[in-house]
Amino acid sequence: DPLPRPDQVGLRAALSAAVDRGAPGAAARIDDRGTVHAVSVGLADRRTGRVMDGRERFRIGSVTKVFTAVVLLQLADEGRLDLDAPVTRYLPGLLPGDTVTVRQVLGHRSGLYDYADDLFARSVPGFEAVRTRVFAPRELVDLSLRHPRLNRPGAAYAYANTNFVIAGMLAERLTGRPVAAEFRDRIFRPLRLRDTFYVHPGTAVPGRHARGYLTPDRAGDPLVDATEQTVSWAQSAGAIISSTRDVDTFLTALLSGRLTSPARLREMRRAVRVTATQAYGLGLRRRDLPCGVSVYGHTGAVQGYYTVAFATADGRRSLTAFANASNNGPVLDTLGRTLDAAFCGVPAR
Ligand SMILES: C[C@@H](NC(=O)[C@@H](C)NC(=O)CCCC[C@H](NC(=O)C[NH3+])C(=O)[O-])C(=O)O
Repeated sequence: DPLPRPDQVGLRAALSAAVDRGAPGAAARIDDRGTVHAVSVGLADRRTGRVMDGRERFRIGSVTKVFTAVVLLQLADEGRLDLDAPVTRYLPGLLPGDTVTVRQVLGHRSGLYDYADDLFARSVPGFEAVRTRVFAPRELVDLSLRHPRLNRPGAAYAYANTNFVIAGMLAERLTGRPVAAEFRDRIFRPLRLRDTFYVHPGTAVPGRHARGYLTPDRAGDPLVDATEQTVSWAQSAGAIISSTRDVDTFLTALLSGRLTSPARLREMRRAVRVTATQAYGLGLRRRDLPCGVSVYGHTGAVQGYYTVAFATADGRRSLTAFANASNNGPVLDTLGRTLDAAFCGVPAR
């Protein structure tokens, strides 16, 4: 059954609300079977006063996890990876005496602790301590292993960046190539994602981009320009740079079955409930919207940038929205309202 037309007024209202709550700027792009609706508000750069126009590149944070999951699901399709094998079959010794499977890692059901909780307990000092650091993936896993498991493998959902650092290690071990090469050859090039890069551990955002601003924990402190950072603390869990156009293209291609076999896509979408309206599959979030539409994608939060990127189950309509702010809950909540505008149409007023 056809979706209601996108609510352009509602889309602009959601972005303006994000700016009212402290984001310097925001932008959103809906791709509705080729018909594009794009809105942008506020500033891409506070210093120069450059206004946001929606074509900017920006850091997509955990939307990276969808790309990393696609690489592993393609390896499963190629018969080179068994999703139900223990991680230690491919990475011996990584998780001592552990039965955690690849599928549990991709579904955040490994029970592993999220080291990011330690790194960013204090947002600005935590960021400043890592912004130029380069971590070996193993270092990040070891940070996590300093904590006891949150639960037995498979017992419950517990979000952890640790899982997608391990997923990146699996891709490198199975292919013998850097995960950057796998992203490029399996996804970025085939889909012609010209705004999409994995430059880790480089700190510069290539080409024309929105600057990103980290909101300090103490009200009244100045925003921190967080644009240049290695994002090595997240790497295959959060370091991709892209644009609203490219993320729309990627989600549309993925959900319309162009990147994996139908069987693997079904497994990716088979989501385990997390809350009344949210579920998690393999590297993919499902949001059940109030109007009854379920959408698949991911959110992102890296210093300076929030992203909301979702599409319908068949990929015919996708939405990517971002604000160049982070550590600001009200901004993230209002950015989430772009989903209702994109997929639920004009509310009955
Ligand atoms: C939420 C999103 N996850 C991600 O995008 C991953 C890469 N980010 C995080 O886990 C949060 C890192 C801290 C951000 C920092 N927060 C703090 O420093 C809080 N003390 C900030 O907001 O900039 C997802 O999976 O949906």
